[in-house]
Amino acid sequence: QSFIAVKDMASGTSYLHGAAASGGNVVDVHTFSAKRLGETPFLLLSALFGYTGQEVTTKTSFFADPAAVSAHVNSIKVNNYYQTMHKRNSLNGNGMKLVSTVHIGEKWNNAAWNGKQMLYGDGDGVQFSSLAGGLDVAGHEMTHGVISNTANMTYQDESGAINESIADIFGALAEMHASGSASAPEWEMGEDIFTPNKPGDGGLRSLSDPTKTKLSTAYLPSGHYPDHYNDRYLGTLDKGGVHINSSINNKAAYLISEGGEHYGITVTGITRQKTEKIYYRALTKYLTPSSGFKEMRQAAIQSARDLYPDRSGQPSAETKAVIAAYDSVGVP
Ligand SMILES: Cc1cccc(C(=O)O)c1OC(=O)C1CC1
Ligand SMILES: [Zn+2]
Repeated sequence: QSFIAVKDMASGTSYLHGAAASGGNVVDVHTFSAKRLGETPFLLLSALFGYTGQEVTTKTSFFADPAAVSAHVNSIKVNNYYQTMHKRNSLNGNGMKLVSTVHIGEKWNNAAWNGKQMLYGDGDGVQFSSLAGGLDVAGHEMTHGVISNTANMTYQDESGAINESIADIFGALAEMHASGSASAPEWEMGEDIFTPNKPGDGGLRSLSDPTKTKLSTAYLPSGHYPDHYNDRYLGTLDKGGVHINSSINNKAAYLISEGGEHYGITVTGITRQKTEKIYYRALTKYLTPSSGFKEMRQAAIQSARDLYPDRSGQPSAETKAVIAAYDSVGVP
């Protein structure tokens, strides 16, 4: 049982209240409800100066605001994932405060990491319901925070796609960790908050089968997200397809963990617990701002070799799975 310190800026009082989170580390979480500044000016302000708005999470209004409660509880769960599974103390490894702001803009169909904190829109009720409601969304945004404090892959083209993929991979892993080992693996992003009126349409992005999620043919002729390097998007939209080509690396990570046959190559899965160690080591030890797909493949193979060494000159099963997975998605 750990406690959450929540400071009420309105009255200046701070208080602790219990949280179901484990790990015992007090997390100083500030959750704001954004003034209706509108999306652009608010994002600009929060990016430039950090959000100086009035914090409104008083004891009563806090619990009356489901988005604030969701952002709060999800940030604790993700923080505990990094603490428990990777011995990482918050996003910077040094106990930085977790700050979330909800109700960004008007019906904003986005969530973001602005370099300092998590931001959540309410969604328009058609494309998205309140994005703060997605635990994997919080995991995704907070992982952008971890990335910015570690390899910090440049958010453009191939390195941006690897940035996005690492955010998806740890977003999914954090959610699966919180759901407990008894629950079935769920490798989809945003499935809890995407198209609330169309259940079962595979979430915003599927890591298990990227081709399940439709994508405008303005991006790719196939009309779906790519699951092979040869089908990557090469245009300039979406900062060079950072949310599109991420699916290629997402598929590789899924195969390493769960196994499967992909374009004629069979990958024997090595479980989530080993997969997350390999990707965390790759992120914190080998990837750099310019890392693209080729470097991602090399970092994952090297991390697997470090953690699960070759035996009598033969690669371990873990290393073999990484090699086969990247071969299967056509990353050289
Ligand atoms: C919904 C959304 C729109 C634009 C950017 C992001 C972004 O954070 O890259 C975004 O959030 C996600 O992709 C999370 C996984 C649901
Ligand atoms: Zn992202």
